[in-house]
Amino acid sequence: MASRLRSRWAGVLRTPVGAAAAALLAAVLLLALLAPLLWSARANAVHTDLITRGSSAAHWMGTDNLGRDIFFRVLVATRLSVELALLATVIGVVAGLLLGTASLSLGARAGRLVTAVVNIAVAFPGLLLALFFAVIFGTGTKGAVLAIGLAIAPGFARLTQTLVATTSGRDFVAAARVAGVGRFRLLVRHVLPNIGEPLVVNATIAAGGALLAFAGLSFLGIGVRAPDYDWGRLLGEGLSGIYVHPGGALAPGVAVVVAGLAFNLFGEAIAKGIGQRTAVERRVRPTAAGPAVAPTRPVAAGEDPVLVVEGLRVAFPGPYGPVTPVRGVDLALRRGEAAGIVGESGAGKSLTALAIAQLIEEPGQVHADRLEFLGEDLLGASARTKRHLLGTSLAMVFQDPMTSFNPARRIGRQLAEVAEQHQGMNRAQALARAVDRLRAVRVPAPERRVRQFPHEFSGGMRQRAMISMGLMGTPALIVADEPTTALDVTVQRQVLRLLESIRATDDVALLLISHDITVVGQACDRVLVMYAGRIVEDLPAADLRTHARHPYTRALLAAVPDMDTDRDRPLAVIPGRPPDPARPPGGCAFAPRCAFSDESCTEADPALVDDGEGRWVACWHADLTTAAAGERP
Ligand SMILES: Nc1ncnc2c1ncn2[C@@H]1O[C@H](COP(=O)(O)OP(=O)(O)OP(=O)(O)O)[C@@H](O)[C@H]1O
Repeated sequence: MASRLRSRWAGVLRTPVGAAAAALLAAVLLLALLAPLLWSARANAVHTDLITRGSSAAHWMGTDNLGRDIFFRVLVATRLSVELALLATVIGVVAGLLLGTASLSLGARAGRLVTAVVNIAVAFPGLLLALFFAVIFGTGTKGAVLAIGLAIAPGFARLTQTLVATTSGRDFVAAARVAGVGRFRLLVRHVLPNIGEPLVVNATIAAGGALLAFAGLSFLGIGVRAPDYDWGRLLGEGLSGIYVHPGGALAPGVAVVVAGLAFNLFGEAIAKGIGQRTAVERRVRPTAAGPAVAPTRPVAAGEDPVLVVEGLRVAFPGPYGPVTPVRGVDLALRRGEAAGIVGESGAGKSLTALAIAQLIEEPGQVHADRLEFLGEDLLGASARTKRHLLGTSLAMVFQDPMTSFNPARRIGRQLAEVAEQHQGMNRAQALARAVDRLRAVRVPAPERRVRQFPHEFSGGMRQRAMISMGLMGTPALIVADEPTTALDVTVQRQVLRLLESIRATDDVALLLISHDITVVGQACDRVLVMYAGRIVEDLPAADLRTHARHPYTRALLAAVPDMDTDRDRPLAVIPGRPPDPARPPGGCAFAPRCAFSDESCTEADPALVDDGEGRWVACWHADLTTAAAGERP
């Protein structure tokens, strides 16, 4: 998380605007720090013989009505100007945060009251509020700081309220509430860390605004008072003699503009950088090069292949170099064929599915020797071709359909959007197709249901709606990533039957991902067993119980209880834990947990080898386990 955040900020600084804004801001802050130490004496030295002089070699911007050097006064004023602007921003941000989080910290009723007050305050222009507060708090530095701070607060509170409302509706906050986490802790631990980024961006921009507002108040004479001076006061003084020598007004004016720009541009650059990465999904182009992988089996594409994947690797940058959770996956699917990927949590199943659907986001890297969908090479295809191909011919079904649907839009509109985007249908046609597709997945009363929101659907119905979204086009492949994990057993069966019937009637290939070997064994033609980023066994589902040879597959099967399981004995478990993808072991990744492992297993990673009957296994000791393969593992 921290490294991801660091890389985002580093990414922002690498853009030309971001780098320029950061350099400018650093220069302003450095000047604020050093100028009073270096040039205070020169800035305050009175020369009665040099009163209101124009620019000269000795005084670049001329002198004021006491003969003081305007250029050095502007430099020295940087500290007070920036200091006061930052102080006002801190007051505004803290007040905004307190008001914005009131609904969480004070409870719903008091929160509603605060929201109403904030809504009214937001309606007033900031500078008007600042003037209003300046009159209340009295003229002078303190009054101006409080005035500007409180003028910033309503806008900031409004933003915080919106962000808090979005975040507190999320599952992890609900879970923390159920777990009895107190309000303050909920706010500090669960909500604020998730809304911090936009708040920081806004605070930076607010600091730029505060700087300008301060200059305005001081210029009007209700800000900084003599003998102190900030840019606003210098501007006010300089303006009276602007026609005689313009330097007196120009220098503080330029300083206000440059410093204001530095804050605003920096804030904008961060907002843009962060926004790009959160709002727009940055898909990663798969590339042919990549980290070396253990040799795997050549892909038997078969007739009419829908999907051919060879040597698929997915890597992420890690603190000690790239981490490769998917280390060379090969698979091929024909029309109407169903293959299931099974494995423990963290094996790389979801990443494989996401990589196939081109949904891996930066900084992830997808590499493959071959990645073809419906004969189109996804490695070389243009973004437009891929979008069209995947948008119309690939259906993706995720584990939690609640998060896959936009909660604020009606189901019908969300389904229709697919047809409008990819099939050029008009609104009415697309909605009619949505009704038809919902009917196809056996959602009752689809005409009424299209007008409902996702929360009005039951879990099973949402999952069907998700599948129907995939069926808005004419998919050749459905990739279903744990589609039934969130559902109860009865609904699970219905969803699996639905996928099966779609496959049978429309000849659609299915890639089903599950951690449940029984589900995969029942719903698929082939079972691909994945361990630590590799396929370690690939065999027909019909042979699973009788011909599985990899100790891991056999251990997975043994861990499934059935009617014959001796209830007096503890359930079988696989000892140990899967390896950390950041530190893959030298040889076979399963060796540390395997009863058959010996030296050969730790020396080299075995390749997937064929037994000549369509079963592939990557194990140095597959023959040892074969002896027991006739029996139930
Ligand atoms: N964005 C990411 N950045 C870094 N590592 C990641 C990222 N996404 C996944 N991983 C790592 O890749 C590995 C495989 O993740 P993946 O989600 O594919 O597992 P999985 O087999 O689908 O497990 P599960 O059944 O729990 O979903 C995990 O160790 C995970 O921590």
